[in-house]
Amino acid sequence: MEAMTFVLFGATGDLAKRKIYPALYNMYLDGKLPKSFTVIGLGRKEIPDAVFQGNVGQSLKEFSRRPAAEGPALDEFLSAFRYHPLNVNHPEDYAKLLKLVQSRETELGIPDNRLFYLSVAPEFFEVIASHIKESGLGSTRGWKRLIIEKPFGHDLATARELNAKLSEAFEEDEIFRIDHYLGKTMVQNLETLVLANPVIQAVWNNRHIANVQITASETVGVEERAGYYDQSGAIRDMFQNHMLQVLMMTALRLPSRITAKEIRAEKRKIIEALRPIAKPEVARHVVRGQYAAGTLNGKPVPGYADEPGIPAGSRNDTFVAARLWIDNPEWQGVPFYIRTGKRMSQKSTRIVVEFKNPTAGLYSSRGEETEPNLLVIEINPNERVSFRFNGKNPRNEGKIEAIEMDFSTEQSELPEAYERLISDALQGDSTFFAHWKEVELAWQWVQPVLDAFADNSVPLHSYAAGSNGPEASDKLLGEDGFRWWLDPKALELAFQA
Ligand SMILES: NC(=O)C1=CN([C@@H]2O[C@H](COP(=O)(O)OP(=O)(O)OC[C@H]3O[C@@H](n4cnc5c(N)ncnc54)[C@H](OP(=O)(O)O)[C@@H]3O)[C@@H](O)[C@H]2O)C=CC1
Ligand SMILES: O=C1O[C@H](COP(=O)(O)O)[C@@H](O)[C@H](O)[C@H]1O
Repeated sequence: MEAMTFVLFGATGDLAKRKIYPALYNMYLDGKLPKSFTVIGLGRKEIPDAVFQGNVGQSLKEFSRRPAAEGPALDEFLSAFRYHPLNVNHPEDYAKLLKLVQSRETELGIPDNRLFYLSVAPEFFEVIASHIKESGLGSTRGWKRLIIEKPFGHDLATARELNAKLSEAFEEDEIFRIDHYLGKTMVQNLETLVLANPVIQAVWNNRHIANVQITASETVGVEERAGYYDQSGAIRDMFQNHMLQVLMMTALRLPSRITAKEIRAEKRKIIEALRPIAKPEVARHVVRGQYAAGTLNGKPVPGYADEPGIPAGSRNDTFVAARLWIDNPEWQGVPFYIRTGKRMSQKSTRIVVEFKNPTAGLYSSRGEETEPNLLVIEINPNERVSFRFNGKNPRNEGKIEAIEMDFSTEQSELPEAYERLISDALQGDSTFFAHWKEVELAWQWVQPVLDAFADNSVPLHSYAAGSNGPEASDKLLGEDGFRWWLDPKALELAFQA
């Protein structure tokens, strides 16, 4: 692994504390960091190195998946951290930063490989990229890379503007756009599950699959992010990025070789084949909702409009469900249903693939019925794959019942999304990062939905906190003769019914 300098903008922020430092520490324990490296944390305050190192140590105690015990290993890890005061808008601060970076490179005798991580508000992305270029920080004989956090733009036009600015300072293959869903174990596993299993490959198409359902339901509400969330809604916060990335990974077709380039090319083909939705059609295919007061885990919770910081009368979406079509030979005619919402009955991210059921009615003379086969890929909080099929239960008079095979892993042993993604970026592997074309095409699909939401041509349905979203979302599937498959427990009940 190549020695490098990790320059972190936003080193005093929430994401650095909760995700980035713990990720670096666990990578260090797993031997996934180079022997020689420096982390230079940036923020506006003056903070002595020793205090900064103490702060990083504290965040590891609170958030690392493995305990950060006092000792030489922790000391050695923390000794790689330096702090430098910098205001993103002050060019002179970048000149001073360059001196610090160079002096650390000389001190450690390492090449000028530099990774710039922008863990700051999106309005700073452009100014930082341009100062990196102008200050000379980006003029390296080694490699330079940029990790950029979400959101990438607010709509199609702003995403294009941002990309154009970043492209003045970094090449596309130097830009690593984080979508933390692409770092999740089961999302990464999708590629292998779908591509490396000939049996699954054989049925992964419109001859055998009736529909695909991708759900990301959350029990949390808007939390302390009112300012950001009320401008974004579920459509920008989850749908345009995470949900469409999961869709691309699910519908992936077998490339000739498994390389970052080939996989990205296949993902791009999927998003290119997404049937565009014109603004007047949005209301037919997209359901928008906002949570009202309700009960979650036995406790009353307020409605969205009564959350602190949310303007009265806000028409922001906290729930979105949509029906999408992929117009290619494999998926033509298979609806993909996506839904995501806050304050729903459970935290669950999963993909349910419902197979066609040509055996329906076969056992009606015995008063029995078969259920469709389901492949359920649980992404979060459980990581599990299960397949349900019909079989006779000898203990129940040989009646047909659902039988389930499943595979799950112990989560605490697994690296977190940020560990995987930072590690990949250090190695220059962009397989699980969002390519500009994917981001642009995702915005292109979503733009008419944003426009229809903005002029209220799509109804805003209310749903009680603690429910499964508005009834209109059930109707969306009902129109096609389907229903949402709920959580694993409900699935079980459905099969026993
Ligand atoms: N927090 C999370 O869970 C998630 C965050 N993200 C994204 O990550 C990014 C960071 O989020 P988060 O950590 O929550 O944000 P915070 O508000 O917690 O932190 C912002 C950071 O930016 C720094 N900063 C602000 N203004 C300036 C300035 N003028 N010059 C230099 N530094 C400045 C702050 O440092 P100081 O005040 O010390 O100057 C602080 O370190 C955002 O893009 C967000 O959308 C994405 C997914 C999840
Ligand atoms: O990016 C985001 O994701 C989280 C949900 O992530 P998960 O890993 O817990 O599924 C969401 O709560 C947040 O609003 C959004 O910004």
